[in-house]
Amino acid sequence: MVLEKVNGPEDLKNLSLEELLLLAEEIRSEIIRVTAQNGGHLASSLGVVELILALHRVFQSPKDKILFDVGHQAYAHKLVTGRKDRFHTLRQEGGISGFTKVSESPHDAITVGHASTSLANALGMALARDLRGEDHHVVAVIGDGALTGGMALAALNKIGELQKRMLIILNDNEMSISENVGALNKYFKELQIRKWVQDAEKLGRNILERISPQLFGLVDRAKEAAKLLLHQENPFYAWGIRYVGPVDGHDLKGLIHILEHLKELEGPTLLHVVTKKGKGYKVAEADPIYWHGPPGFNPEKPEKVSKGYSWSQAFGDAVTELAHLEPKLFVITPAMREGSGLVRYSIEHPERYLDVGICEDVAVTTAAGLALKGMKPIVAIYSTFLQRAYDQAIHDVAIENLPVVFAIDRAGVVGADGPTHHGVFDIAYLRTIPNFQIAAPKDALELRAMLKKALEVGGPVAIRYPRDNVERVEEGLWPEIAWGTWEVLKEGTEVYILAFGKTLRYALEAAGDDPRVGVVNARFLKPLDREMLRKLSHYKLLTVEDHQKMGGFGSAVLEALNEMGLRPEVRVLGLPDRFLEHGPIPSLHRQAGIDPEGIRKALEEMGVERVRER
Ligand SMILES: CC(=O)c1sc(CCOP(=O)(O)OP(=O)(O)O)c(C)[n+]1Cc1cnc(C)nc1N
Ligand SMILES: [Mg+2]
Repeated sequence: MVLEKVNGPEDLKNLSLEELLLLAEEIRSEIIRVTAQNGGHLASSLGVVELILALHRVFQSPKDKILFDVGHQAYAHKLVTGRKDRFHTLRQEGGISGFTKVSESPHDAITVGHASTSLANALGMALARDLRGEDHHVVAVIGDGALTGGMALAALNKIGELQKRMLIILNDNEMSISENVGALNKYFKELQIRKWVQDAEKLGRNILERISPQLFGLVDRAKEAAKLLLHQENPFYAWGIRYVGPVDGHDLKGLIHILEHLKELEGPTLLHVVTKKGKGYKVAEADPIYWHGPPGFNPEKPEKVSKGYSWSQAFGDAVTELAHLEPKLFVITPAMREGSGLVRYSIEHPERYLDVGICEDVAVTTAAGLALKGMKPIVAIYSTFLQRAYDQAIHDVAIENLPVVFAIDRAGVVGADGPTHHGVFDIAYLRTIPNFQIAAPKDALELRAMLKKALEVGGPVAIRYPRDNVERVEEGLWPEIAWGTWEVLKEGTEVYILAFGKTLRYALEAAGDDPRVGVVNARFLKPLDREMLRKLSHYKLLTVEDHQKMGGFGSAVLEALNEMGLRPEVRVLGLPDRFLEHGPIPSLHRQAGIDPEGIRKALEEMGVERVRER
């Protein structure tokens, strides 16, 4: 096994090309083996094995900085930078992260999970290098999907102006999670065709030269003129960035050769590398969307597994039906069609569906534009990614109180993707915005009721729901809901637990049949149901949320009680003021003390002793 000989990137320098090719195969097998066990970003990582080996062969990490945008495609990088013995713990609790992470290895230049940050990071590193008189390379690997992000395009603009020496590798596999979108993506496709044209030209030249040198000269001049025209069209030239490519991203020898040359160049260079997402694993090549991030699978007989009916699917089914009832409804996703449950909607309502690419800021402000023109836009967006559109939510939507609905998926801790993906700040960052209303349904039926009503109440409405399965409900059901009201699910004589969404289930389990403990579905966070809160203030209150404790639902309850001059005993349960690592969701909830056991303990501390098992 060649991988056995590789304990760091320096060990790649002594390998022959044959050994490197063998190593690529071994790495692919290891990525498939571990991802089959743990789940993970399989297709993205399989697509860049040769590229990563070539980079670590040519550059000297960690002295040279190699940055991976999103960092989900870096499994081969982890395997050759001293983590092969821990690779089997990938994305497991206490194991290595599924993304690059500075605290995990000196070879991980940036901590990532959100897209489009690598170029600005690389620019900063190049600036620092030159200011400090250091001499090392800065290389950023960015996917065609991540390049649709505004941060990346803005960074290119600055990189081209400052002309710092750095290498940008565009990993173009024509895929984001779904098919990639955008004008640049179309342009890259053409460039790839040109690659084919170049190959055909080479063949043509040889034949032409032999037939008639005069004719060959004429054709050559015409081609030069066309090339000039094409280059002027090449946006990277407009950005002041040297463009090289497209080249075959699986030709290990060719990649090493070209990287050796490019590393000597001054100024910024972009190498356009064409790869196949899922390379080397038939099912992943054939369906890079499903195999972008599969749960565990049988590597010998890989089959798609259904993860059950999710909140995302419940949302997708609801909006697909709603669009038949509401002609002004329009749904936008920032590159998360599958993740947000919108495949069916995109098929049934293509004229009222938009995937803007990985740019949540554009998603929200496009929705504002739609709302200004009388449409009823819904932005389907993960809690963690909505962080990218905070100013847009304020500046472009809330100030004019525009009717934009935010369907916030993955609200709460999300598990194996870890701190860059936990959706645990949205209540805090939304509830302080005037005009915003915030709700959290307890089940799929309440989700339907809230979505329908949200389109009527006007103004910005955020409806948050977790990464979890939910009981499917019949199509066509649109129950009414008393907007802004809470729902008592269980009466109590001493204390009431105020919970919503996922934590409601925990609260009901903790309360059991204890007559002292009541449970409230506090499904509206803003506005709070102050009338019910006043009534309940005669009891002890325990709030519980799958969100940061600071600034969350519990904070809102305390502020409201204070404003109403009420002083009941209140305990707030929420996530601690630190980043929760990756791990199974139940374990993270247990760590945070918001699970049934944590709630029971809090009740005991409030004087509600456990009912001894009879
Ligand atoms: C992991 C994750 O959350 C990924 S990976 C990915 C596609 C990236 O496409 P790219 O072409 O850059 O890479 P490829 O997979 O190699 O084709 C998206 C949209 N996401 C979700 C996402 C959404 N929005 C933001 C700001 N960051 C992320 N990471
Ligand atoms: Mg891609």
